[in-house]
Amino acid sequence: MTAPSTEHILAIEDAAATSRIPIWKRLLKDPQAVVTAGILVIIFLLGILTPFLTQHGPNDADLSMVNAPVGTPGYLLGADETGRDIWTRLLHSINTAAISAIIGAGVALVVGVIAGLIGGYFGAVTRASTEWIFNLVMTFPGILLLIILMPVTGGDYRFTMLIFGVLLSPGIYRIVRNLVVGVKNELFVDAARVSGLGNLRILRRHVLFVVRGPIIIAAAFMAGSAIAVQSGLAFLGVGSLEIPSFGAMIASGFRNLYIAPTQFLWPSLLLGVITASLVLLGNALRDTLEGSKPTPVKVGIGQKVAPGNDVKARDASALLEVTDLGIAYRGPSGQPREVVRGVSLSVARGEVVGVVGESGSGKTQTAFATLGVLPAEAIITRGSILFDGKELVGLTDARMRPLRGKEIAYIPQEPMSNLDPSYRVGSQLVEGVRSALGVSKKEAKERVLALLERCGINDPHRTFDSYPHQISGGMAQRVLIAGAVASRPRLLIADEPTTALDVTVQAEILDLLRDLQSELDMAMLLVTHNFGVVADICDRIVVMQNGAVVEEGPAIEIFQNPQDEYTRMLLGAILDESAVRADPPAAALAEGVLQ
Ligand SMILES: Nc1ncnc2c1ncn2[C@@H]1O[C@H](COP(=O)(O)OP(=O)(O)OP(=O)(O)O)[C@@H](O)[C@H]1O
Repeated sequence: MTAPSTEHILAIEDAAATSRIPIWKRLLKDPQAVVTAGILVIIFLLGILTPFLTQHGPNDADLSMVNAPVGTPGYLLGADETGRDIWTRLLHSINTAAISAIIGAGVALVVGVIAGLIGGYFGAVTRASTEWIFNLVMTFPGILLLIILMPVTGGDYRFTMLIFGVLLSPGIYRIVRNLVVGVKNELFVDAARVSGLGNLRILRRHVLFVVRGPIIIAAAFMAGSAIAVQSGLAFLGVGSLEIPSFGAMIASGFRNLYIAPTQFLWPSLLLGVITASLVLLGNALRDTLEGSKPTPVKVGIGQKVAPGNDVKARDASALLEVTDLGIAYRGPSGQPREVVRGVSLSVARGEVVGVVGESGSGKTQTAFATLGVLPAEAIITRGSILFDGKELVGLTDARMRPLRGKEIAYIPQEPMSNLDPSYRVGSQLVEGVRSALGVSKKEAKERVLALLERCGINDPHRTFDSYPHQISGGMAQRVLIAGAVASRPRLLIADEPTTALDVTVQAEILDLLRDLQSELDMAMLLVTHNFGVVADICDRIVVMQNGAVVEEGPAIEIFQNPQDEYTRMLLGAILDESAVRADPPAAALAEGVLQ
């Protein structure tokens, strides 16, 4: 798997650090946001306080006051062509605009966000269906449709805005869907899934959190559009004449433009100030919120089984029994190409098995298939994966979830990328423990603190309250190990758990894994390219090359008497590589293998 560059990680951490400051505090530092939000608050407060600011009704007409000038007693801004108080109608128009904005933007947000989350997060079929529906909605001629639907809405602007909200929703749908497609492949989302969290929880906590910024920005722009469209329709005379609105007032003022030009001025001015403030506030929000979104790193989820895959029942005595596993991806020609070719391996209860092979040999794919987190485009072409006698191939995500994170835990290669930069370390661990064990928040916290201490973290409370960017890579790996073993899993899959760490930390992490493994009597599948690592803790070794197993046997035998040329080559590489481990592999030394 490709590791993100240092710049990339730093950029994510910078963005994450900025996002620690609450949005409102960041907005308070932006004069544009403060001024526009202030103007909007004052205007909408005037609307709310309407009953206290005027003694007239919005449609009260006094024929003796027709076109009364500004400053006429009881008519602060004058009266219109039918003798209605302009100040009163302006105040009521503010409320009409506010209700239009709330309904229009609200409906667009609810429909667009829900559909975007579903369309972006779930598989290709769901995405294609939601895509089709929203493409269809986009083909509707918006304003024309609202006019044509007048008989249906009965001229009620609230119904009109409801339909307008649906017409606006494809914009939100696209924003959310694209963001979700990006973020759902983040390693921390993968890690949340592997720790056993359900889709709804992942969507709510990790995905919605990332997409909230663009949604807030879009909401500001859409509120402006809803107000502008409602006013436009009212200007054209579409809708009830009883409803005071900026559009209707502008139309009336327009007719009297040469007699009383101020009648046109007031509603136009207020409408202009409101829509401009919303747009400028949207811009300020974008400037403030942009950059707090981590850049996606590609790794996926899901599991597809090729039709006709003959899943055979096998010997269930081992805890994990992988038999003749095949995993393929379609190439540019559409033909599936197997990247894992008939892999068989087993892990007994309490046993530690190392899967060794160079990059691209199919180790991670085999591990991901066991965890049920292969990318959606992966196809399991053949074979079986039995865990404690239960077939995992073809299992739905819902049925896999109780196993993942609880019975089968996972430690990743990139500890940092597997922690969500937006949340404190402790809350991420507590979330996983609660989901796996169903314990109370307090109990989960106590457990996590004890585990952090057990995993060699000196000040567990401090680490618990830290954000991922505030801890080191080694500490992050200890944190993930603590999270992984919290549920006392029966199988721990560790994918290159030390590769991203420096040499001394590598040795400490291996020691910790070895201790935890024997304390908890866990079986362990250790994926690595490094024979030095397997020599240290593995009972048995499986050597993989080009998606297939080339050799398998007890660790000592493989070290003493490697049969395959490729195994000999890998072993030769660690004997040359003096920097691989600070201390010599213990198991091998004990047997006098690496002297
Ligand atoms: N989404 C994908 N689409 C197509 N091919 C893929 C995909 N993911 C992995 N592969 C291919 O599968 C093969 C095995 O990958 P895998 O990640 O299992 O290798 P690995 O032995 O774990 O190596 P590494 O340690 O570098 O990840 C590689 O050739 C890789 O290119």
